[in-house]
Amino acid sequence: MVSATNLGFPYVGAKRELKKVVESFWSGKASEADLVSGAGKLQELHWKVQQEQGIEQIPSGDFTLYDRVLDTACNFGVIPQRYQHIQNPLEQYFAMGRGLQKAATETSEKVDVPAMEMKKWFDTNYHFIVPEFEPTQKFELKAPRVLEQFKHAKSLGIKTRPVVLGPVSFLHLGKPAKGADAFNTLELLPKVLPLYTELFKQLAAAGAEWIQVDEPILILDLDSEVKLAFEKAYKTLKGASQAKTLLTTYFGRLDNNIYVVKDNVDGIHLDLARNPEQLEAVLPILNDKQVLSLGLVDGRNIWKDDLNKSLDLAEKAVKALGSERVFVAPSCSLAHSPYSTAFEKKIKSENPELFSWLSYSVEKCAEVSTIAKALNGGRASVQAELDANAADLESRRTSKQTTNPEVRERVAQVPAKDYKRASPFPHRRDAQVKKLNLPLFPTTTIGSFPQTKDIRVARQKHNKGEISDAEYDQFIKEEMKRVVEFQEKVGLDVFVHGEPERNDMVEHFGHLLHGYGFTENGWVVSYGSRCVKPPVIYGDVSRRCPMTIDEIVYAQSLTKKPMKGMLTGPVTMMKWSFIRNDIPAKDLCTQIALALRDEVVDLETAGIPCIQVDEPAIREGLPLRRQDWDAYLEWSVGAFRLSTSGVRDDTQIHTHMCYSDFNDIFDAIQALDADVITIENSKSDEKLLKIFERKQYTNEIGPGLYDIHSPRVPSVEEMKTRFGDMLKYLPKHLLWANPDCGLKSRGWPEVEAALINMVEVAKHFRDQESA
Ligand code: MET
Ligand SMILES: [Zn+2]
Repeated sequence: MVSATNLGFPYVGAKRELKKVVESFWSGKASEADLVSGAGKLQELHWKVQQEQGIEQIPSGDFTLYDRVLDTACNFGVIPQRYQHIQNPLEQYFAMGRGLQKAATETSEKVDVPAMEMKKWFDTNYHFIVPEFEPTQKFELKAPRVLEQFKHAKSLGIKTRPVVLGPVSFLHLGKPAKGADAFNTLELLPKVLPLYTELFKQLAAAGAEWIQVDEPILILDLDSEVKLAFEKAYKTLKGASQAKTLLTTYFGRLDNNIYVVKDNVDGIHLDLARNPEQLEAVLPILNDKQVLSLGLVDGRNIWKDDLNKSLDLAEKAVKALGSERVFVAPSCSLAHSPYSTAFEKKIKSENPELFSWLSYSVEKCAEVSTIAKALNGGRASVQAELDANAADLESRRTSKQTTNPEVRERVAQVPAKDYKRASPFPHRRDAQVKKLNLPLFPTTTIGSFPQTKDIRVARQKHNKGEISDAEYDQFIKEEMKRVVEFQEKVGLDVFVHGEPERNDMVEHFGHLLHGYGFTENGWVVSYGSRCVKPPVIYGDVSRRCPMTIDEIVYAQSLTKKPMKGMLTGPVTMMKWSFIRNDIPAKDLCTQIALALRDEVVDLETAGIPCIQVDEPAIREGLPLRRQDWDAYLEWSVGAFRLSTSGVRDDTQIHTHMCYSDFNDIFDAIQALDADVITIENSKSDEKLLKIFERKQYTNEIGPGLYDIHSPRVPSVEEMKTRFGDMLKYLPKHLLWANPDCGLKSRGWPEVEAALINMVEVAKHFRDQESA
């Protein structure tokens, strides 16, 4: 019989229940016992929900209080030195995840430790805690959470499949501890493997039949050292316990990396939602006992699966392997999809059609189980489900809400010239210099100014209808006025309106575009207890109306200084949303680019001289395999150019990017052909600047002069040093002075102090030039 299985469940809960109990524990409102029992109840509920949906192999060990990679580190005793003095294990765990500050008491000393580093989990918007290893790292198996959870489920009569992060991914995703010399963390493999063996034994002894071993790095380009580590690891782990091992990969294709584990595991899970072609490739490679877990239902989106299509694929696998050797599963852990559409009452009543296309984690479990049933009992045994599914898909395909012929036509007919500014940069620069008359080293900011409590309260009141549109508009105008007056006072050169009307740089525009929807409970974890509710792109995108003109024109009317229009770029609008899967990402991005292009042109027509199109997400959208980079960069850079190329030579196009590490995509950044780019730099000065030794960036550039992520006020001296360093690498007539990102999360006093210092630094270098 084919089994219905699952890889992981959205542990935070339908309405972020886990977040609530964890945060009350942090604030001291809940005790440790409250936390343990709250988390335990939530796990019980999640196991039962999956059972009800027909999942036979339910995961355990996928539930975490903060992060699964951090759990793995703690389970193997990988605690960096600076946290070792914290006695209470739970307090220590959270200190590693989020830092800890505690005043001294009579019995204890003061504690002040920062959090460990976070990194993005592959191409998701989830961030994991990066383990830190000493070259002499000692490992010890400490009450593993996965074992605890397995036993807990078992005590309720639920047999689960424990989930473990595999040894090679664990070591490879980590880094040498702070202060330790550089070394290859994979050298620690021989030391950690005995503990994995021990863990597998304990799990098998507790009754586990299968163990799910996640090795997500197997879908990356791996060098021979890593491949060798895989071979060694899985040879050692083969037969380590009575339990069988299911090696899971997701978010991409395994390709030849399959050979490094090949016969040493009992089963392999593939992400067939992303790469269905993997199936044909893998079937002849499996030996005659191995199980294949088919990742059919997309765990990264919110859409109903095409069950008949999944069945076409799955039937091939069953035919080749026999039903005993096939599992059906979501493509990856469901932790990346929200909990259940049952909590989307608003969409259900306001847009029932859209609602009928949605499937969150609970519904995806049901889809997995329907597929398994059809494989076991024939499609006819679930005909009603299949018919309903086909009808919903058909409604989506033919709906007026998804397809707008005008938009389609426009995308199909974009002339090549629309991807290019009228003149090359040097010409444009001459025109802009003449028009803008800016000093050497112009100063500017990235867009947002502090989002104060007043602003948030006014927005909430407006949303609830407690203040009228007119009152709210007036409030926003006053905020803009305050920001303009502030910039006059501080002496900046290119102004911004401050973005007081925006709650979020993507959501704000989503509301002004056709094709975007908003959920009530479409939560996914971003890191720790922090969750985000990305907008949903379900239909062809076009502007409902001009989006920013009123605010920017008003702000410009208050000053003679140039005002910078402010828009969120096409790639970021896409990357930070749940996107549709019924048209290619490239086409979707082009639609957004065209909508933005109209806005950019309207801003110019309204007399706005500078327009910034932010693309902070362009770097993070880079595909996981190098081979796929060029195709991505071509359409993403193209989309930016399409959105910004409709203007005259003398209109200055700015862009902004954060989350550094641009070295990989330097040529693409140059190819954006923005007149000015401001980039986050303050955390990786050298790395960023070094590249200008090798490569020449030809347009204007403002590497962030200070880090806005901390309330600390940078001194004139330190910014002088930084600016001096930049001057060594970059031509002075191209250099701008600016912070490294928007100021929305900062308070006014520190913003004022920092910007006064920044302007002084620019003036100092100007004076030096004219002396
Ligand atoms: C994450 S990048 C932010 C850019 C935006 N214009 C801001 O200043 O907030
Ligand atoms: Zn930024």
